[in-house]
Amino acid sequence: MAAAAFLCARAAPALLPPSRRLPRRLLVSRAAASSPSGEGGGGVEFQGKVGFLGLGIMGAPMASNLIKAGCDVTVWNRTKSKCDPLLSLGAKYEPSPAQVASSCDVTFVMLADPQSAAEVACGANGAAEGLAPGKGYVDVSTVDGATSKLIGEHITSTGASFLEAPVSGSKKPAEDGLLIFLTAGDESLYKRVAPLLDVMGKSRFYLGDVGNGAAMKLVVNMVMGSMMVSFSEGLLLSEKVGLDPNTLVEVISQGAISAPMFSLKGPSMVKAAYPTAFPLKHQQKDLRLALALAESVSQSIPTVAAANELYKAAKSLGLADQDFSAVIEALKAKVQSSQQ
Ligand SMILES: NC(=O)C1=CN([C@@H]2O[C@H](COP(=O)(O)OP(=O)(O)OC[C@H]3O[C@@H](n4cnc5c(N)ncnc54)[C@H](OP(=O)(O)O)[C@@H]3O)[C@@H](O)[C@H]2O)C=CC1
Ligand SMILES: O=CCCC(=O)O
Repeated sequence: MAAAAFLCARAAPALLPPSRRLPRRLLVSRAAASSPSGEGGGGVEFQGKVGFLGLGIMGAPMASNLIKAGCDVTVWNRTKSKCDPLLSLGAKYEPSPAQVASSCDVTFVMLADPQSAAEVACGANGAAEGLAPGKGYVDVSTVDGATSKLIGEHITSTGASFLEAPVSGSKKPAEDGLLIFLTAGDESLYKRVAPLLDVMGKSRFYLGDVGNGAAMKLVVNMVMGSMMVSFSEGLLLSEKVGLDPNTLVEVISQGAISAPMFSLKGPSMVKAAYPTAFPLKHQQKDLRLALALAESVSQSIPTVAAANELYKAAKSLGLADQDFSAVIEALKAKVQSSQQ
C-alpha cells in the first residue's frame, strides 16, 4: 500500500467549494444512516489504494476527483485510451479488472449496464479474480437489483465485501463532486469508503440490503425519464400554438414545477442540440429496468411504459448516444407522421 494517507472531503473542507456544504436535511439523513466513526467530529481519512474501472462520461470525472483529493488511484478501461487523461493526473494503470482489484484495497466500478457490470466483475480476468478478504468492491453503475445481487454474491464468495452505490446526478455534478450516492450492502464497507464518497458526492444514503440502492436509482430515473417526455411534449405544443418555447422554459423555471433539468436542457432542446451528459441509450435501459421492477411487484406504471416507447423510437432514429433530451426528436417524428 502506498504510504500516503488520503485526505478526503471531511478532512479537507478547504478543498470544497461552498456549494458542497450539506443542507441540514441531508446531515440528518446521514446520521440516520449509521454515520461512520469520525463523522461530525474532526476529519475522516481513507487509508489505502483505490481502483477505478470504467472511465466513461461519469467514471472519468469521479476518478479524477479522487486523484485531485490526493488518493492513490489505479485505473482500467476497456478502451485503454480513455485512461490517458487520468494517467496524466497521476493515476496508475493495470491491464485488467483482476489486476486493478488485486493491487487495490477498494475498487469502484462505473459501467454502462447490467451486462458490462456483470462481465467486468465476474468474467474472465474480471475483478473477482483479484479480490480477497479485506478488500472492497463498490459498484456505482446503474443496474437492476438481480444483477447487483448476482455480482454481490460473486464478490463476497472471494471473501471481499460488496457495496452497490448507484448515483443520482449527471456529468456536471460528477465533475463538481456533487453526486448523490444511493448505497446498499455491506455497511462496514460503506463506512470505510464514506470519505471517498464524500470526495465524489454531496450526499449519501445507506439503504440496507443489496438491491435497495438499485431500486431507488431506478425509481428516480423512471420519474426523470417521464418528466423529460412531458417537458418535450410541452415544448412542441407551445411552438405549435404560436408561443415561444424559450418563454415556456422561463415560465416553468419560476413556478412550482421548476426543475434544474428543465432549465439546463430546455434552451438547447429549443435549438435541437443535445450535447451528451446522460446518453439516451442509458435512460432507455433504466426505463426498461424500472418496468421490470414494477412488474415484479405487479404495479402498473403506464406513463413510464409510454415514455419507454418514445426512447426506443429515439434509439431507432440513431439517437442512442445523444443526450436523453433528444427524445424530443422521436416526438417530432411522431407528430410529423401523424400529419401525413
Ligand atoms: N451519464 C450520466 O448522466 C449518468 C449515468 N449513470 C449510469 O452510470 C453508468 C455509466 O454511465 P456513463 O458514464 O454515462 O456511460 P458511458 O457510456 O460514457 O460509459 C460506459 C462505460 O462502460 C464501459 N463498458 C461498456 N460496455 C463494456 C463492456 N462490455 N466491458 C467493459 N466495459 C464496458 C465503457 O467502456 P469503453 O470506454 O470501452 O466504451 C465505459 O467505460 C451507466 O450505468 C449509467 O446509466 C448514472 C448517473 C448519471
Ligand atoms: O442516471 C442518470 C441521472 C442523471 C441525473 O440525475 O441528472
